Amino acid sequence: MSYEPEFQQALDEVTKALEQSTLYEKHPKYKKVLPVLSIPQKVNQFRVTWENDKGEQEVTVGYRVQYNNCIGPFKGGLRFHPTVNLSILKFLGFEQIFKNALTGTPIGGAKGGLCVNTKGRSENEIRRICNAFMRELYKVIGTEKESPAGDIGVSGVEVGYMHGEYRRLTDRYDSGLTGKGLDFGGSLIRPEATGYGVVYVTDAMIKHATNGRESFKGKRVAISGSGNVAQYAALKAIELGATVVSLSDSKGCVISEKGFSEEQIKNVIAGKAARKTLEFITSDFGFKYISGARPWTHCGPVDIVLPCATQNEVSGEEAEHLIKAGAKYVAEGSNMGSTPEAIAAFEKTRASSESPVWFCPPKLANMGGVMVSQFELAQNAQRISWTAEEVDSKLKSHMIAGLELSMKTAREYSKEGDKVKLPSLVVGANIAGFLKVANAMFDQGDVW
Ligand SMILES: NC(=O)C1=CN([C@@H]2O[C@H](COP(=O)(O)OP(=O)(O)OC[C@H]3O[C@@H](n4cnc5c(N)ncnc54)[C@H](O)[C@@H]3O)[C@@H](O)[C@H]2O)C=CC1
Ligand SMILES: O=C(O)CCC(=O)C(=O)O
Repeated sequence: MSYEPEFQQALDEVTKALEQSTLYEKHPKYKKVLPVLSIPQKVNQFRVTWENDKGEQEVTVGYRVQYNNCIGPFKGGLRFHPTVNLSILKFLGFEQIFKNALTGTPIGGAKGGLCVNTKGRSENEIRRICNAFMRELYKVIGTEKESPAGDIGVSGVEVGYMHGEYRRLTDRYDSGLTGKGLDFGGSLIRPEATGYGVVYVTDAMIKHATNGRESFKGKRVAISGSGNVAQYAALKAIELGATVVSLSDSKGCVISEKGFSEEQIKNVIAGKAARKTLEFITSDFGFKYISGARPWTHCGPVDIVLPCATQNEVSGEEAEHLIKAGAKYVAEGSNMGSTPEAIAAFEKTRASSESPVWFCPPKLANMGGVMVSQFELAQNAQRISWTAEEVDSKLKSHMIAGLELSMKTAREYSKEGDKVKLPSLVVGANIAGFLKVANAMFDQGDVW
């Protein structure tokens, strides 16, 4: 097998979390699970070809990694980005298994996507790309089997085109795609869900840390990214009274000492939907734009850090810088946002510091997205629609339940015991997700 660095990093994190706990000592049978679980049940890889606007043929590789369906049908997003390869999709699919288990609902793990740069392409060409991708993908998906959704480069627009092509190819409505438009089966709050969920779990961490004395109100929040997750994390943080001091995209970051207003974030949402750069959208806000930079060493004093762009976007040095800048709560909207060195820097404060950093890994922090996707499937199955308030309140209570479960599991299995003020959420979230899937694998004869 070729070396897959991103996947290896994701596997190493889980391996370490399990090995540094008492799980294997207490229940040696679980040692058998990871070697089986770490290999996807099935990898679909296919050719995707379409005609571009210049009338030329383009061709690339599409994937769907169906990782594990022991607790429910395969579920996870689709990424359209020029960096997409099997290592990236295996890391994302592997993460998705544990995250989906942690939601407390019956969904298995999967991820897919297309190695393509969609920047600068017309809407017509993007529709042709989505149609071409679905002409292969439709063979392996469907509500009872496998349920895709969006991720980087795949918003409600692309989901709509793909669902339409599935319907035209099959005469059926059961693509299983979530993140659909509200007129054809989408759920209220799905676009907001991941960003809101990140803020809800962070708010719950703040309340734990301060015995309910503090909340988002008055806190300074550094956010990276300016896509779906970043946008709604920013809006919710502002609604709760915080100051959002940064956003970014792959070209650079924007820093605002006095904070973005709600209206400015709404302009970012509209600008990104029109596929413009953050620099262009924010050019008349009067804020500082730093080309080619991430926000972490430029954002000034902060209380809360929410990486919401892409993997490995916080280095060890940046994490140290953020800790010195006052960061007390870190929650990852992006999958594997922190490098192993950054996680180590945040985690080591739990043992040594009077005021440790609460580090919430993505399996827990960003599970609100797939959670509400699952709510979308539940509503579709009953042919009903829940109100925004209903979805939002279920989302919030599941995020809090995920945090409580992760804390309880960390206390139960951590070797640190009561020596630390704060249990490791990395250990807790990984073990809680792992146990549910591992038990299902034993019960169904996938491991014996
Ligand atoms: N959309 C969802 O429901 C969920 C998304 N996530 C994760 O959240 C992160 C963001 O996803 P979305 O907001 O949905 O995607 P998006 O496509 O809406 O936005 C992605 C953002 O990241 C930035 N970005 C991409 N590559 C970058 C790079 N190399 N350096 C700096 N910035 C870069 C883009 O400019 C954009 O602002 C990803 O890690 C994704 O896997 C996790 C759970 C659910
Ligand atoms: O909504 C979904 O099904 C998947 C969301 C996703 O891709 C993720 O949680 O990383």
